[in-house]
Amino acid sequence: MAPLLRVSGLSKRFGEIVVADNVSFALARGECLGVIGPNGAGKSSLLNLIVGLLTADGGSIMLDDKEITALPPHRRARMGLGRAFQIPQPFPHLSVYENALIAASYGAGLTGEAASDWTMEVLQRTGLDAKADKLAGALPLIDRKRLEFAKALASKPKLILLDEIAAGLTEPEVERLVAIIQSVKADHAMIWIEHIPHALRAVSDRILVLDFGRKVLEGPPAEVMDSAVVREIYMGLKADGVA
Ligand SMILES: Nc1ncnc2c1ncn2[C@@H]1O[C@H](COP(=O)(O)OP(=O)(O)OP(=O)(O)O)[C@@H](O)[C@H]1O
Repeated sequence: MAPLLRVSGLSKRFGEIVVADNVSFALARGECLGVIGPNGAGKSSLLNLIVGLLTADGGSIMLDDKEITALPPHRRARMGLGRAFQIPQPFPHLSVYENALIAASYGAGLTGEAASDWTMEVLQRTGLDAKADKLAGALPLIDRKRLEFAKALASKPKLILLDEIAAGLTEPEVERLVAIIQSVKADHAMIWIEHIPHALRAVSDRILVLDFGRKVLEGPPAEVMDSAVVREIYMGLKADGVA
């Protein structure tokens, strides 16, 4: 079966800065690809290229065997791309339920009872059902992160893109978020950028390492995380462990 997402030879530069240097990878349904790399390596740019907030200079992006490389973001979203941002962006004066309902309505195209039923199911899956009536702007950080994930999920995406969604959380909060992400993983392909190695290890099937916009490694999480390449490039350590 063809992969859900196929990125081939993707390239993008801003003047002298190369954010994507001939990047290629594929992703199947039910698979999670973790993406790591030092600050400025091009991780967020890669997500922006996939969702269409940036236009590629070269290469192609295929979703479900359809070329999406030049489509605007709203068309890509309608074709099944959902994104959760590092800094949650809810409508602060609307309730948790209303925020998720908007994603279910405009993202998944649901109406009436189907929209409200699906919204409540998503809030249950993300542990927000007891807070459905709370204003989104009044939530603590962990719940704003959950809501960010719930909004992405409510749009019924084929592929969920997570950009440092666990950043700023305490360790127990990271664990709760990881459990939520794990619980829905089987039904979605995911790309997850994160700086928290054990969170990525817990969910990812493969990890891709970016450095200066180049894919320098891709493989099973344990193998990648323990590799000399990651120690050297990502953590600034030489192979002998000396910084
Ligand atoms: N719109 C833009 N115009 C010019 N330069 C940009 C633009 N977007 C990103 N860059 C630059 O491209 C490089 C890669 O940025 P990007 O945000 O993709 O890196 P990142 O790996 O996500 O980093 P971080 O881990 O710090 O979030 C950085 O040097 C950044 O300053």
